[in-house]
Amino acid sequence: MTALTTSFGRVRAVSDLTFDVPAGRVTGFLGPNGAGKTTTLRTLLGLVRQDSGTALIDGSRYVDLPDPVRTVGAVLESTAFHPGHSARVHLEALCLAARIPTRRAGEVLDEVSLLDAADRRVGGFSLGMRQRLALASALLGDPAVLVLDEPANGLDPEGIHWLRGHLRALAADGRTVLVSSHVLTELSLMADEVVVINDGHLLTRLPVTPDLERVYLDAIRAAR
Ligand SMILES: Nc1ncnc2c1ncn2[C@@H]1O[C@H](COP(=O)(O)OP(=O)(O)OP(=O)(O)O)[C@@H](O)[C@H]1O
Repeated sequence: MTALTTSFGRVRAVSDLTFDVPAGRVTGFLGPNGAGKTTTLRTLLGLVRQDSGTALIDGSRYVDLPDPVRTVGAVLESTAFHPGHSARVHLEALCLAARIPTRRAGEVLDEVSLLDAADRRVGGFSLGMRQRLALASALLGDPAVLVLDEPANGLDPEGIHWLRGHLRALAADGRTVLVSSHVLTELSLMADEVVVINDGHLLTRLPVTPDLERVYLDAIRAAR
């Protein structure tokens, strides 16, 4: 994104934000609650309109992508599922809408280790299972870019371990992976480097090293 600014009325949620996300690694997007992470990701995905600046995926605005589902997969915080549908039916419906062969539903369920629960109603899923299903939805089109908003929310330690391995494998395949969180320890497990924002502004970009927490807290305090 370049000089991205997005406001809600008088609240400037994202302010003159410029950063890029390289392929082949997991990039964390870190900042305190309300820093503007979700708004940045929603703007990138064309769900919120910016006041100014650009947010491009593979050189195009999301709305201009010829085949968005096969270009970018997203997990957003408020992903909604029809509670009465099974995981498989949910994914098959997405396949039909995106003209993806429905056999992909089973493949991605396997990929996120949900095959055993494939035919259970999503309404009975735990938060962690919903997160896996959201990730499965994002993977349907086998996209080169993944944008994940707080995907570790609700996962137990084993789930976070699994997610970390999965995201690293996706990045090792050459994909671009951007994953937001306000929990530093989560990102220090999952990401290679983190882009830090505070109050809508880019603060810094940090490699994930053992002293990440200290450097991050120093940066946040210095900005206040
Ligand atoms: N739909 C909206 N209408 C009005 N204000 C909004 C809306 N969405 C976000 N905001 C405001 O924009 C600012 C940034 O919010 P955002 O959700 O992007 O932060 P965040 O970094 O994702 O926070 P969190 O870690 O708590 O999810 C906040 O002040 C928030 O209140």
